[in-house]
Amino acid sequence: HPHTGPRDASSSPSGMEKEDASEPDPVRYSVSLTESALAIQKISSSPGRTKVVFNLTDCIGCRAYRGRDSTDIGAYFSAYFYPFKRRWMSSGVARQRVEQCFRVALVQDPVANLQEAERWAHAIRDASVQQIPRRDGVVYTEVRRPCRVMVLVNPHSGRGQALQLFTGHVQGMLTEAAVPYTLVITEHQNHARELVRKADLSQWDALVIMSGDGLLFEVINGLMEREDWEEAIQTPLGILPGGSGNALAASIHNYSQ
Ligand SMILES: Nc1ncnc2c1ncn2[C@@H]1O[C@H](COP(=O)(O)OP(=O)(O)OP(=O)(O)O)[C@@H](O)[C@H]1O
Repeated sequence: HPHTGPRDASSSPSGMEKEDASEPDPVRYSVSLTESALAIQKISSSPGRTKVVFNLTDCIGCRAYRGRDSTDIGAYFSAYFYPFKRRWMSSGVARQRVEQCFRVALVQDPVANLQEAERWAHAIRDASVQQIPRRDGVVYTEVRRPCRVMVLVNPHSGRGQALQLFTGHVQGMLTEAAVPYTLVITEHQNHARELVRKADLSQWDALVIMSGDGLLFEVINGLMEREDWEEAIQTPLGILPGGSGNALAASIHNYSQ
């Protein structure tokens, strides 16, 4: 069982999806899940460094699914990682998306294979949410899971690119992380302020602002104008740089490095 520790090739070889499942001899990998990592090792007779280890601190989610081809008895699970990687033509590092997809075909029964894939997805998700990196001197509040998020986007900020940035970069991540969200596109100045002032905050575990400093300023003012402001201002806020200057997002990012 994935909860109990590493698995080996003899108990559960999982072929990667990128290998053609219809091929007579697909490449097989042994996959092990520990408390902190997912290790993938090619099962091959030739010795060498074939092991790849993904840290669960970098994992945002994992999901199981059936293949598109109805004759395929295998099931699949995909884990989504964002490890730090060197940037192309740059000396710095940045988080970059890596999807690891596995095909599970332990038995001929597609339902049993899907159940197995779901167990893996569940175990990887569970282990990943335990991996909150801690730093001394910083007070952390854990966000409940599943976390219901209101995302506020100012479509005019950042020379009108905030919404495109959201659909191009953020939406997919939220889906992969299985975070249910409601998207609010602001229609006028003070829209977010009024919305937040009147909102039933028990509906939301976090408010995420995708804009420049201006929209965050509105949200904070909206929270502080409430009668229950002392509690309201405790609402976890996220800031995604969507504006032109993004001074606050940049400085928070800088200090959290
Ligand atoms: N739909 C909208 N139409 C017009 N103004 C809006 C709308 N939504 C929000 N605003 C206002 O636009 C102002 C500027 O937004 P914001 O600071 O988020 O973006 P920016 O100016 O592009 O970014 P930066 O502050 O990084 O330069 C905010 O004060 C906000 O109140």
